[in-house]
Amino acid sequence: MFALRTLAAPAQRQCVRAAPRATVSFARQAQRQYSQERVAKFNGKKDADGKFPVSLIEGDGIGPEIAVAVKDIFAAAKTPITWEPINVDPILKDGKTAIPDAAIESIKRNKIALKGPLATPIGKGHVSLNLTLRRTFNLFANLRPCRSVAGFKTPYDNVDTVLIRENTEGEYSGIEHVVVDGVVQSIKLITRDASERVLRFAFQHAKSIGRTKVRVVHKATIMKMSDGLFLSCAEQIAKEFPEIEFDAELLDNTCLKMTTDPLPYNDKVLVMPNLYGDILSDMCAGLIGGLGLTPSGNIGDECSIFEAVHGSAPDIAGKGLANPTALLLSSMMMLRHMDLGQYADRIEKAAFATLAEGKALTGDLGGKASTQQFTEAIINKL
Ligand SMILES: NC(=O)C1=CN([C@@H]2O[C@H](COP(=O)(O)OP(=O)(O)OC[C@H]3O[C@@H](n4cnc5c(N)ncnc54)[C@H](O)[C@@H]3O)[C@@H](O)[C@H]2O)C=CC1
Ligand SMILES: O=C(O)CCC(=O)C(=O)O
Ligand SMILES: [Mg+2]
Repeated sequence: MFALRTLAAPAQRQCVRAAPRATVSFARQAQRQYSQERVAKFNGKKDADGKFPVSLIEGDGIGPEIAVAVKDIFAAAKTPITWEPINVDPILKDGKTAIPDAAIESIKRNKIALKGPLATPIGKGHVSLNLTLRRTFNLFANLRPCRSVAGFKTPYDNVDTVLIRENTEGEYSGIEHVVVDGVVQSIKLITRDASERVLRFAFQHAKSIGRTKVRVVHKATIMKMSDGLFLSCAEQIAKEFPEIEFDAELLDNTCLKMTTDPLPYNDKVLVMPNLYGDILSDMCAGLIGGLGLTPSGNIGDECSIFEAVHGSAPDIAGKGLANPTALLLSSMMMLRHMDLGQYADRIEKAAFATLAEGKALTGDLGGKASTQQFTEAIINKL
């Protein structure tokens, strides 16, 4: 068993509130966030009470605080799911970091999980549990949509990016070793199989949400073989989708362009190797008001795990300051994945209305409300 679950964190972002914008179509927003026409199908079974059991990892730091917010909102909306809390404290199996068997069985049985953030020790200690979960269940695509929140003013209005990150290998393969003292090597593993799988998912997802363009973000100029393979796989897969326009862009240029003017990315699905997607998704969150707002889904063929883009936020943990929106929107992606879109629409409408009204915002959005007050405001609008 490993110790450690807390780390220092950078300062919170600050944003300015603006007057609420015109009413937006919540159904349209929802549809664009994660299509009903799911690429990976959910085939979980209802329990004796007619509810779907969902494995729940509350996580570290702010995890339990935002998890309780989601649970309260789901209970108020009478969402037909039963939470099955699981413990993912790392164990060692054959010398490697692993998830306890009971947790693996729960997720395999339910085919679905909602996960709070899990902290990772820096430099030494166990392998990231987040990465371990993704690899354990072969959750090959990490879908990270990022959309401006109506009424919350940031430098750019109407940001609506969709980013898909390869989720099982690349720079995060965890293959590192000392060559000689003072020299270490970290191997970026790119395989045709994993690349084709996530690229095909990206094209299918673009089709299902009505986007006409897929763009690969890469650095095949430098990593000629690894990113080169990812890019050449993309060129091949693109031929299977002649109705979708395909192109490619160098990662550094993407960062420049997205922070200069993100709107040209609104008609595209971006797909990229693991590390680039990790960084770009935090950057996108910064465009719309911070990590408190951005959801994600780790999608696999057998099961899927939904979680916020953010981490355990140790700087605000235990203070009732966390914004639960990111985890809530992740749970909306989860409900749509489970074909429970009618519940997602209702909850999401209440959440967006609360954000647009601006009376009960958490500190990251310039408000003074606690996590619980924000949660109650959403429940009152259900
Ligand atoms: N998928 C996961 O579970 C992830 C886990 N992590 C882990 O989280 C730990 C902390 O990482 P950091 O670099 O500090 O990133 P972080 O995402 O936890 O926090 C970055 C900044 O955003 C703020 N923030 C994040 N979520 C927020 C929320 N819901 N409401 C309001 N403010 C929020 C934090 O207060 C902090 O200032 C690390 O151990 C890292 O390994 C990091 C990213 C993802
Ligand atoms: O596993 C971790 O510690 C960080 C993972 C991460 O940053 C992410 O999934 O976005
Ligand atoms: Mg990250």
